Amino acid sequence: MRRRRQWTSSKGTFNPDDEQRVKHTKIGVWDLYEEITPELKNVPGGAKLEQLNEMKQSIPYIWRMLQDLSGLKSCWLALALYVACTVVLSLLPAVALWYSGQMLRIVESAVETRTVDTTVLTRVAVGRMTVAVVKRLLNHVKSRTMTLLDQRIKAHYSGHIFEAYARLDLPTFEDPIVRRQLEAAEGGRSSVAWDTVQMLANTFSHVIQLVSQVSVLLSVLRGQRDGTLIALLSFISPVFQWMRFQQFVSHGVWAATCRNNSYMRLQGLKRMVTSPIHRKEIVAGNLFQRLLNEFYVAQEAVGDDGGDFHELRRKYYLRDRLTSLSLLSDPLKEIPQIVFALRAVQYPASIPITLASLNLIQSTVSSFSHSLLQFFDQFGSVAVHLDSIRKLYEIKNIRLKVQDGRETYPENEQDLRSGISVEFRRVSFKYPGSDAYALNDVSFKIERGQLCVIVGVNGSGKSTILKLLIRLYDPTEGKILIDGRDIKALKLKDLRHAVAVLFQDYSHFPLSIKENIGLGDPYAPYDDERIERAAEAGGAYDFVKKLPDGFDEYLDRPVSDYYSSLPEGTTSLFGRSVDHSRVRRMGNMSVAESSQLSGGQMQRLAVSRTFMRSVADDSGVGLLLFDEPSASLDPQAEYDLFERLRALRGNKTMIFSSHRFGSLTRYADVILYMRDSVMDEIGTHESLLKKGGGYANVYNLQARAFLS
Ligand SMILES: Nc1ncnc2c1ncn2[C@@H]1O[C@H](COP(=O)(O)OP(=O)(O)OP(=O)(O)O)[C@@H](O)[C@H]1O
Repeated sequence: MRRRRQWTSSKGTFNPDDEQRVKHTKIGVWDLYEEITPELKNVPGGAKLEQLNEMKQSIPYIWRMLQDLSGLKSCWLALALYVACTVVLSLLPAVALWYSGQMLRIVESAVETRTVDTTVLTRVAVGRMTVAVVKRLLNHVKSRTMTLLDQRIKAHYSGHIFEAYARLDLPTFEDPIVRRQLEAAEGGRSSVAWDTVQMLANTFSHVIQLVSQVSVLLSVLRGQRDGTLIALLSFISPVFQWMRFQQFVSHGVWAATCRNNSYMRLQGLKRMVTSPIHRKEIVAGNLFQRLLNEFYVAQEAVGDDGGDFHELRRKYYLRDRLTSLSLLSDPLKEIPQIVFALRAVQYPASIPITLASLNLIQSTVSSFSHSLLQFFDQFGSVAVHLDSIRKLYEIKNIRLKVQDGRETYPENEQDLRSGISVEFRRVSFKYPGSDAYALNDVSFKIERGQLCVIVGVNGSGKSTILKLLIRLYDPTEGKILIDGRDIKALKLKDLRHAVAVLFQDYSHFPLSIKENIGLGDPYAPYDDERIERAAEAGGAYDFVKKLPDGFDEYLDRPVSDYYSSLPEGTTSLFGRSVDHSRVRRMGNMSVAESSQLSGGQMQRLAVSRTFMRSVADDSGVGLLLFDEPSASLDPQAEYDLFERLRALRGNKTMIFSSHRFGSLTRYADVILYMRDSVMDEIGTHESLLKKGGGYANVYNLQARAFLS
């Protein structure tokens, strides 16, 4: 049965199957579902009103942005300079126009009187030249301040976006709506805030340009027959053009999904060949030709419908429609000149004076129309930018799904030395977006200082128990108690400080090995000596020392090197072979971009990170959680690890999740045997063997396989 999808946003939940409230549009391979507001349908221009209302709501964010920017180092000065240059530059076209008018008047009177007033001519010529020089100088200052502002603003907001990402808990981070919101606030390559500052300055400059040009236009048309009529006619064309190409602004609640199989395969195939993680299988499996064929078949099937959703949606709304309005808009540009000519025929007496001014009127009107069109365009993008700035600020207020507790834990640090007690009371849990129980009515208790091993087949819920214990997620039903207190009441920071965890699907940070281990204790500055002790305890010390950069080695370099685009092995113009090894040697650059460590070595590093706090004397850790810590280790390494763990453990509570029976379960105070999301059996190794149930069965199976 197909799962029903529905979307939740701050404006509520809406379901694409509810046809009353949702409009469905097919845009290429995408299905767009837009929530309809029935009330708006009855209000003429309702959609525009809603857009204006959204703009109004965004204005406080713009004010906040300007306040933030003026607080940045030297930013207010650069900002003031930038605005001043923009304002003066916007006045220059009007000044230039005025000089053009003066120049024409001189020519006009020269034609009439056959004499030229050289003083006036020189003054006007120098004036025009000065305007050109001033324009160049102002543009120079503006571009320098722009570079500075761009850098500072980008740096400021990259910190803002970093914080917004870093603070998210797991279910909030996994929410696709939150992810898209964050991506939109990042704004791709450009910075949303800097773009908005430029847009505001440009809008301001356009207003000044328009006002100044209107004054020049009025002064030119004063005394001119039909001047006002011609001026009004010149407005028509830009207004029509603006109506045709209004900036498209998305508003309201909507969601889009792709159900086109060919497009999904096409994207999957592209990702397969570009990502380094699949290369081994592609080469070893001889997949090249097969993938290529599949790619062309999928591409053929997708045809012209494929593409990025935002791009396709923009094109869909802005597509050029041949309407009567569009047919009219271009000829409308010619109207002022035609009217002028017709009126000249009607009043021939006015021709000698006005012919000289015609050129001026034409250039003034055309420059004015251009400014007007730009202003309208700018105004459309104001809505887009206001919307983006609101998103940019709201990302820091995204509501976290795992709510923080209020109680300090523990009341006495000394208590942790004897471990933490853990109790699950009828706990059930479903992962967000899943209908199936990952844990179903699970109850157990682990006393302080006990060693507990959770065993069970794949997918039985072992890792889920550990995730709930560190509050990556909260139970759907039931209660978890830590030292007898509700886990939700404890401050998250305190809880996570008291628990050290190693996940089964651990990851390595794209930082140096030193930081990868050191971040196991975020409350202590990097302590080289402790990092080395943690590496020894995790069994990583020896191989790390042998790496070219030792503990400073990057596992996965986050910044790539760049190379010229000349193809390696070819020859350049003068016959010199293209070989990057010379420049690479000089730059001491490595060929590989990531360290090639084995799976077991990677696991040892992850274990070392978990030990970072445990090796400290005042660790503040009372509970250690290990999810399959030895899955990639050889038998000797596994044995060594468990020995070290026993030595480090002291009296702390320790919980392991494991598929392997025997090596650990023998020492366990409690064994939880999980099957199909429920806890099937609980007891010690001996008691469970005596019981002869599921645990005993699997243990005997493994023992038999080992002996035979
Ligand atoms: N992020 C997730 N979203 C949805 N379902 C999940 C997620 N993680 C796990 N599950 C499901 O929850 C159930 C329990 O998974 P869990 O990882 O706890 O099993 P496990 O016993 O640790 O398995 P394994 O031995 O393979 O590690 C499984 O059915 C799994 O498909």
